[in-house]
Amino acid sequence: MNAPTQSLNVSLGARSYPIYVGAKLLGSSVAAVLQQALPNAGEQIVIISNATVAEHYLKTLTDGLQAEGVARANIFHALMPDGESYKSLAIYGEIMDLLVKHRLNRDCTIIALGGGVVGDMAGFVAATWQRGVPFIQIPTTLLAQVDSSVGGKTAVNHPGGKNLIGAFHQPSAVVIDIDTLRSLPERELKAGLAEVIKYGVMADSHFFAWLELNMAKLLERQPDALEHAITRSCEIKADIVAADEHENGIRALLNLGHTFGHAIEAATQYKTWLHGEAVAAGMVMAARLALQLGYIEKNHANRIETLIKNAGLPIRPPKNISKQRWLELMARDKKVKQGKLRFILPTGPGRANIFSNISNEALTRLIDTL
Ligand SMILES: NC(=O)c1ccc[n+]([C@@H]2O[C@H](COP(=O)([O-])OP(=O)(O)OC[C@H]3O[C@@H](n4cnc5c(N)ncnc54)[C@H](O)[C@@H]3O)[C@@H](O)[C@H]2O)c1
Ligand SMILES: O=C(O)C(=O)C[C@@H](O)[C@H](O)[C@H](O)COP(=O)(O)O
Ligand SMILES: [Zn+2]
Repeated sequence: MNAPTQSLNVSLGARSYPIYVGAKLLGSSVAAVLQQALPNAGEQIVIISNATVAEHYLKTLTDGLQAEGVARANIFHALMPDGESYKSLAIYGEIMDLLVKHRLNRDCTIIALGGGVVGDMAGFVAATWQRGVPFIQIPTTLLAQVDSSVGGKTAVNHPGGKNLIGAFHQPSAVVIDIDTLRSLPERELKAGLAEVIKYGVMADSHFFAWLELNMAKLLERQPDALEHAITRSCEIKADIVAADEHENGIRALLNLGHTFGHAIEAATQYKTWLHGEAVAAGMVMAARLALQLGYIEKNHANRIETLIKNAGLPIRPPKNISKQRWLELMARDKKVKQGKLRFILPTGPGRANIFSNISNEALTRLIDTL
């Protein structure tokens, strides 16, 4: 049994890990990856997923593991309810109860099979079960394949704010099977494109231009286009994470659009807006703020807005958030330092920077123009 060809690597010294991108990886390949990444793992595996994803892929994954002799392991399934509002402490507690009930040991392995909600939850479970056990990410949404499965940010939400309770805990491997995107609802595909566009805006003007030319192919799910977009996105994220794992500096750039986006998600109780949709509208707000402050030219702000619109994503936030509420919600952002909000704003094609000098007047002027 051979592991598939490794596509990328996240270089973090002893905690470095491979990312595999390709088709038909979900079956026996995962067993090979597991044995290569965790040769000393124990016999217990917990696959955390939800019913929607499980219906499509849980059997293939479980059969693949068993066919390759990982059958010695006891494979447990922990299915969480589907939806952002279940990325909560309550569901985290239920999964922990299950691990206690099945007597999971410290040498168990957790596998996250699903989108970013499952991945963030499974990662947080892995980070905290008996003070930390290894886990493998098998992302099945575009958003999770290009972003949440890489980099080790794990978390659950609090009603007061997004991802407020969490830990940095890197996976031992990431297996991205692009075939899983075939069953992904169109709205979710578009939400994933928001984070793909983010990389073009903040890090790579050539990739941004490629996205302008190839958006229709991505929306049609052409495999070559998807594989390129996923690989380039993971490459950009892997480089940033390797340089600044714990977000003391440039990793904050990956938060482009998120100060506004997380506020939208919290204002709508994590129910009506998808994360990627909120980030899309948040990136347009960041571009307009950058234009208002003279950091970018009108043509660049327009290109960002047009690309987001062409991906079928929202370009304006909901209308019913008062200025006061915007300021309250944004004040909970994890990037706040010494009481000051920090924003990631584009500064030119493929470039962005962190700004901590944005006045409330500038913000309210922005909100007024939406
Ligand atoms: N940790 C990070 O670095 C990071 C980065 C970006 C986003 N996130 C988090 O990720 C979450 C959003 O993730 P998401 O957009 O993947 O949403 P999600 O996990 O809710 O998945 C979206 C929907 O698609 C379904 N689904 C998943 N895979 C499918 C498939 N292959 N076929 C059919 N249906 C499928 C899910 O059941 C769900 O209904 C948010 O909580 C966000 O905060 C984390
Ligand atoms: O990996 C990162 O770093 C990111 O910021 C990626 C974001 O897309 C992601 O939504 C992340 O979960 C946001 O992190 P947070 O620290 O603002 O909660
Ligand atoms: Zn995000």
